[in-house]
Amino acid sequence: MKVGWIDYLNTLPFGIDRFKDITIVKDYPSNLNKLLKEKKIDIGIVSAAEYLENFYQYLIIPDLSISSYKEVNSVIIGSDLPLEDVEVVYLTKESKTSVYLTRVVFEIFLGKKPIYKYFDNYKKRQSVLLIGDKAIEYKKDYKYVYDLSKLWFDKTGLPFTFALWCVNKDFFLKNREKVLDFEKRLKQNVRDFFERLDSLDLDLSKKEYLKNLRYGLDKENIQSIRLFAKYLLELKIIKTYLDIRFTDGRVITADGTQTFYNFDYNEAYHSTKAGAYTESLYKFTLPCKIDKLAKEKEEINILDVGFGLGYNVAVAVKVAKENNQNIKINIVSVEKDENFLERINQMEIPENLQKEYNFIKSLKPSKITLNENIYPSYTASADGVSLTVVLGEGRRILLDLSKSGYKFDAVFYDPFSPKVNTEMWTLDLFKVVKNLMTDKAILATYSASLPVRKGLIEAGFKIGLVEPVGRRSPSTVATIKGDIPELPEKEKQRLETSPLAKPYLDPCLCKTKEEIVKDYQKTAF
Ligand SMILES: C=C(O[C@@H]1C=C(C(=O)O)C=C[C@H]1O)C(=O)O
Repeated sequence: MKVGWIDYLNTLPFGIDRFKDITIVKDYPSNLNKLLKEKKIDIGIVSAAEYLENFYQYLIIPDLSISSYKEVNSVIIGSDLPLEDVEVVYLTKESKTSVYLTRVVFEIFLGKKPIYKYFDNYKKRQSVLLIGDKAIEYKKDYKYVYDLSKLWFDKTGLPFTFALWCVNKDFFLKNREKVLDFEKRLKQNVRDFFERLDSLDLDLSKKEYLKNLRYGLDKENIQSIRLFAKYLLELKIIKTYLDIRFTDGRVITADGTQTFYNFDYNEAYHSTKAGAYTESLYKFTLPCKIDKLAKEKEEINILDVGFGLGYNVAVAVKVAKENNQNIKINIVSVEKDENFLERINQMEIPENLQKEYNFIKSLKPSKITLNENIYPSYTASADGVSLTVVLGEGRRILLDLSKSGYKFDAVFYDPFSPKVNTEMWTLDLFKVVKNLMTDKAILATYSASLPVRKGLIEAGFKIGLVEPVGRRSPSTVATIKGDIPELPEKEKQRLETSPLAKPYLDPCLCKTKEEIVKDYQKTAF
C-alpha cells in the first residue's frame, strides 16, 4: 500500500513511523493531491479541496482530518498592508485548500479580486500565502498576519478542515480489509500521541500548536466542508455537486441528508447528487401524488419496493399527514436485507423527518403469511399509519402479495438499479406489480432505462416522464388508467426504434441476473 505523507509538524500525531508494512511517499499537499489523482499512491493525507474537486474518485477515512477551530496558526496571509488594500498576493505552491480559501476570503468575504501569483522559493514580499512549517517560521516577517481559519470562523462560526485522509475508491474496493486496518491504527496513533504529548521531547510552542489543532471529523466539520464547496462552486473553482463519501459506507448527499453505499452492489442507496430526501420527494412521493391522494381519500395503501433506509416511507407519511391529518396509511415494504434497521439506527436522521423515523425505529419483528408462505417481517403502527416490512426475495414477495389479493394506490419502485439487480426489472415482474395496483394507482421509479420503460409498456402500463432531479434524464411513472403526464413524442419514437428498447424477460420469475442479461443481449442486438 502506497501512502502519501506530508512532512509538516501537523502530521506528527498520525504516527506514520509506526507503520512497517506500507510504502511512504513524502511530498507537499499539492503534489500528493496529484499523485493520488493519478493513482500513483493509494491513500494519502491530502488537501480537503482535492477531495472536493475529484470526490467521485475517492473515499474519505471517517473521523480523521487536520482541522482547526478559530486560529490554525499555520495557514496565514502575511502582508505589509491591511487585507482590504492587498492588490497582489503571492501564493505557496504547496497548498490547494489554502489557496482556494484565500480566494474565498478575497472574492466572497471581501468582494474583491487581487492578482494571484505563485512563488517558487520563499522570499519576503508585500503579501504572501504561507502554510505549514513555513507559515510558522516566516509570519514574524509581516506587519499584518491574517489567520485564514480565524477569518473563516469569524464569517461562518464553523471550524475549518484543511486536510483529509482519502483513499482511491478502486483501491479500497479491492483492499478493504487492509485499508480498514490502516484506519484503525491511524486513529489509535492519534489517541496515543495526544496522551503522550506532554511527556514528549518537543518545544512547548510546538506542543501548543498541535494541541490547538483538531484531528477529528465531526458534524460541524462536514457542515463546514459543504459550505466551503458551495463557495467554490460559486467561484466556479469546482464544477459539480458534491457528496461526501466515507469508507464506512456513509454518504452525505448533495442536499445534506445521509445515505449509504452498498459495497456488494457497488451502488449507493440514493442518487447522491439529488440527495436522499430530495429524491424521495421528487421521484416517488410527488410523482405518485401522495399529497392529492391524502386530500381526496380516507385511506391510502402504498407498496414500497426496496425499503432501503426508509426515506420513501418517511417522506410519504410526512407529506400525506401534512395534507390530511386524519389520513389512514397502510404501507407494505419489500426488503431483502434483514439488517436494514441496524443501518437506519446508525444513520443521521434529517431534522424534518424525526417524527417519521421515530415511527420507523419502532418496527418490531413479526411474521406475515402471504399465499400460505410465511415471511419474516417487521411491523409498526401508530397514529393511523401501519407499516409492514416484508423480508425476502422481492419477486416471491410481490407474487405472493398479488396472489393474496393486495391492491395499492401507489407504488414506489425503488430496488437497486437494473444493472446490478436486473431480476427486479423484468416485464414478467411488472405484470405481477400491475396486478397489485388499482386502476388509478401510479407507480413511480427513478429508472430511466429503455428496457425498464419498454417492459412497463409491454406489461400493459401507460408511462410518462417526471422532471429530472440531480441528473439530466427524467425518471418514470406508470399507471393503468391514472392521470400521468403524456409521454413525449420523441421518447415514444425512441421506445419504438431503439435496438435497446427490449424488455428484460423472466417468465418463471426465477432466472438469475446473468441469465436475464444474456437473453436480453441476444434479443436486443
Ligand atoms: C493546517 C495546515 O493544513 C495543510 C494545508 C493543506 C492545503 O492548504 O492544501 C493541505 C494539507 C494540510 O496539512 C497546514 O499545513 O498549515
